[in-house]
Amino acid sequence: MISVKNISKRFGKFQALDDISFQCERGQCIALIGSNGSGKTTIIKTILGMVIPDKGIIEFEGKSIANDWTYRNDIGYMPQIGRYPENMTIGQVLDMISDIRKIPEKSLDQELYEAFRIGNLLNKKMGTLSGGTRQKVSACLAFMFNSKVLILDEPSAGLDPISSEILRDKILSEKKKNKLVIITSHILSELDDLVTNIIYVQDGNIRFHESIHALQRETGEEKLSRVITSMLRQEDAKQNGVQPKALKDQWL
Ligand SMILES: Nc1ncnc2c1ncn2[C@@H]1O[C@H](COP(=O)(O)OP(=O)(O)OP(=O)(O)O)[C@@H](O)[C@H]1O
Repeated sequence: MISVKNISKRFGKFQALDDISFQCERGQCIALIGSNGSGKTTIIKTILGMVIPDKGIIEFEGKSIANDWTYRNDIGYMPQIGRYPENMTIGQVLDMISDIRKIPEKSLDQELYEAFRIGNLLNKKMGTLSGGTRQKVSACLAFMFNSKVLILDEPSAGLDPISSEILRDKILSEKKKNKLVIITSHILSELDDLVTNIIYVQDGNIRFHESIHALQRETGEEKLSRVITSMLRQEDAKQNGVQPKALKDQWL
């Protein structure tokens, strides 16, 4: 559904992405994982056309995204930090974006709007919102248009535990509708039972990209945090010419 082919991006002298390639399909929930500054948001922004790569092609349903913005109507995007006109109220922002997307009101997905009780906050100005409330508005907007693809950049950052759980349930139910979900998070426990594939990004490169089942088989671990730690240890051991120990031995 989305093909990223040999994408590179420099910011000045800094190589943010270095010949990245991967493929995403409907029904997958792909976690982009990696340390701060490894390039996850830059990958997301190149898919969204917000960062133009120096090299490489991105295809959406077989068509290059270069010079054709219509594919963006099929993507719901929740940014790491939502930026909105600070003087507008929540109600005005929701109306403005609904008008731009031209989706009739009865076709809008209002589930998160209801669950987060946004209706009680419509007159609040965006500039006065707490970080968590701003995040709830971003979540409503990302899911509201029933898009085929959801791109969620640290979606639960700043949300209280109940709201995080509401959002997680929503992501799960959208995934079951055969949508493609691409998600970044530093809290690996919240990705357990959600993700189908892991892309581990390091210094602008993909260190591994595998299905969660393959990784669990390879490492003998269940939980994502332990799967990732184990994979990195095994890879380091291979690179340093040391035979990797059986996983259980590594933890003893
Ligand atoms: N517009 C820009 N100009 C200059 N450097 C940039 C720009 N955007 C990103 N970078 C740099 O590219 C690198 C990758 O940034 P990116 O935001 O993709 O990392 P990330 O993996 O999403 O990090 P985090 O986990 O902290 O969100 C960082 O070193 C960042 O400073």
